[in-house]
Amino acid sequence: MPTPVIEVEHLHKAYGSTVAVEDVSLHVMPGEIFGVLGRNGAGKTTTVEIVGGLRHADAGDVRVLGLDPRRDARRLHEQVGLQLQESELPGRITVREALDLYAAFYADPADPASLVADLGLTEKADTQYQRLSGGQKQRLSVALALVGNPQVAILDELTTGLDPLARRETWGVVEAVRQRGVTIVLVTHLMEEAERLCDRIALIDAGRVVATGTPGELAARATAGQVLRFRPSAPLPAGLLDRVPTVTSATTAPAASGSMPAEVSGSVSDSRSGTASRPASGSTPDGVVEVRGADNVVQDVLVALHQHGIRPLGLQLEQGSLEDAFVALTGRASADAGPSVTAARAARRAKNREA
Ligand SMILES: Nc1ncnc2c1ncn2[C@@H]1O[C@H](COP(=O)(O)OP(=O)(O)OP(=O)(O)O)[C@@H](O)[C@H]1O
Repeated sequence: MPTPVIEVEHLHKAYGSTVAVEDVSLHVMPGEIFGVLGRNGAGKTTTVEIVGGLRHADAGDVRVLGLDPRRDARRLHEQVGLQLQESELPGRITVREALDLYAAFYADPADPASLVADLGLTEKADTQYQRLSGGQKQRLSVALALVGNPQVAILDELTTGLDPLARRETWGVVEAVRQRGVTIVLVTHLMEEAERLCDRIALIDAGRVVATGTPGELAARATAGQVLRFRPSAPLPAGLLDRVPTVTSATTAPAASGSMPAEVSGSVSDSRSGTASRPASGSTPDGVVEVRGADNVVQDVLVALHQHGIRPLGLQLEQGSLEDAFVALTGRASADAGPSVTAARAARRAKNREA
């Protein structure tokens, strides 16, 4: 197993009587995009500023590339690129001047021209900072974080305030940075961003890590689990789905009512779901069956159907989302439980339908 690039153990930090970070532990592995996800005020920025050597912890251990940010600050700054929230530059400095200025701080900087090209800023190289769009400013701030050829880049709320198009462009930039072999810590409160970009995520709430895992793992921990919908090519034998151990609930609805079966009285014989629902078994070929479950439920249901020569027509699959996980793990909705999440879900559903 490779050595983690960043090791944080039981970090604690208070500002006077405000505890910003109660107890945070996390490990970031080489080459990954690691998300630090949480609502505003959860303690994300304080955590990464301590990792980047900008603040000192009250308690806990931090190692970045084997260095102690407090004792080895100078060496750390050569290896870690920081893009911080709301970093502003003088309005009249041009893109090229800013990069040359930052490059001068390093013994072995990246070539500013190629960085500008990689980040799609070549045409703006001689444009003043004050004349850049929000997305261009963010791309410049990523370029400045990378000009020292760092092994680790910390990107804090990179896309906050950007319109959806600029946000997507910036996501492409983050992926391109990873392609250069840079390990990335991405601080965000946006579920869609974390889901789209991150290999693993630490979900932080009230100064504590409440869960760590891949977006899929976190989503699977949410109660929703996985959902399948299909029209059986023939009536389901009685009790067929109830006997599949990974199924937690199965319902059926007339096809005419759409793909969202109504929950109706009666219950499946398996009480694990705790949900009142009409048994799907015995449904007609016209009905849409909705099955919920965990782990291998998709495979298990398809095998059970196959054994009875039944085909799942119009099969749709839906994973529990990171938003579901956030609510399940913190007991409240995220800050962005709005259109962006809805759009992400719609896109995912559309993708599932195509599959
Ligand atoms: N310099 C400071 N002095 C006093 N309190 C602070 C300071 N910096 C942060 N805090 C407080 O510490 C808590 C955690 O803040 P932090 O910025 O680390 O959270 P965050 O998750 O990054 O939130 P945001 O996304 O809003 O920046 C908040 O209650 C914040 O008000």
